[in-house]
Amino acid sequence: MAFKTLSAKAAAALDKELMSTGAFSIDQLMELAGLSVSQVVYRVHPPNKGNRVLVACGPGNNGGDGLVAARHLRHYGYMPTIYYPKRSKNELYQRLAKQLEDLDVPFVDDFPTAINSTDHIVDAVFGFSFSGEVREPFPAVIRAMEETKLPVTSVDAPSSWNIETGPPESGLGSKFHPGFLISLTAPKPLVKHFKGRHFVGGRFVSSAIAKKYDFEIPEYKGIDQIVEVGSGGERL
Ligand SMILES: NC(=O)C1=CN([C@@H]2O[C@H](COP(=O)(O)OP(=O)(O)OC[C@H]3O[C@@H](n4cnc5c(N)ncnc54)[C@H](O)[C@@H]3O)[C@@H](O)[C@H]2O)[C@H](O)CC1
Ligand SMILES: [K+]
Repeated sequence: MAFKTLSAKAAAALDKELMSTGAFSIDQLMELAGLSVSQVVYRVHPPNKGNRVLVACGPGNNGGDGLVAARHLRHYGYMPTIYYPKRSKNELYQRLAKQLEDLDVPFVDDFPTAINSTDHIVDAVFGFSFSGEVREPFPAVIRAMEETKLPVTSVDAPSSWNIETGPPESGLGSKFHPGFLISLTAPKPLVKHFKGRHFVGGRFVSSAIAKKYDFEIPEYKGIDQIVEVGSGGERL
């Protein structure tokens, strides 16, 4: 049986509700999202398998999740590197970047070069607000992730995939099949096309919210922020 999914529109409405009547702040939601991303990386690629992680961050909140994840990964013993070409002027992102700089985490400008000296990639380029054709400077990033043999963990969505319909039929992104995906709060419809190891991170949602948005809260174990579910959103 498959997990229920959240459309891009429903996911945006849910985020808004969490931050209004739910009384969460964006900082909190992003911290929880980034923390769960870092736990997936630790689960699928522990630091003794190679501790260099390249985190590709886009201009929105998906990129913010990547910045938070990088901070946690640094504290777990990884050596993260950040590619963040479209820095937001928003104070929250500036603080997240400063926290990384204070940990001596390097920021690099050339993604295709950086990919040659890493062990794992975190794709935090686009999440549920992605639409249309990939605009500059991100086509080279999607292409590099599409062509690499290195393991890739995508945050909320494989970047360049349509949130409802999955990978583009042809051209850029059509062959991008990351090995790992973490759906934040609840899986989006694109997970039907995802063939790798799939995790959900959303251990903060009340059962009333899950009921209202018609998704199930998976069974988290111990102190985990994440739970592995089957490919394509199937239960394991
Ligand atoms: N609990 C949660 O579920 C939380 C999820 N979070 C993460 O937030 C993203 C959604 O964030 P949002 O800021 O709405 O958008 P994105 O990051 O997906 O992208 C918007 C960003 O990208 C630009 N853009 C859109 N399309 C294109 C394009 N074709 N080419 C280039 N650039 C594009 C757009 O202009 C914006 O700048 C969600 O998926 C989660 O990862 C939050 O952290 C809160 C909690
Ligand atoms: K992504």
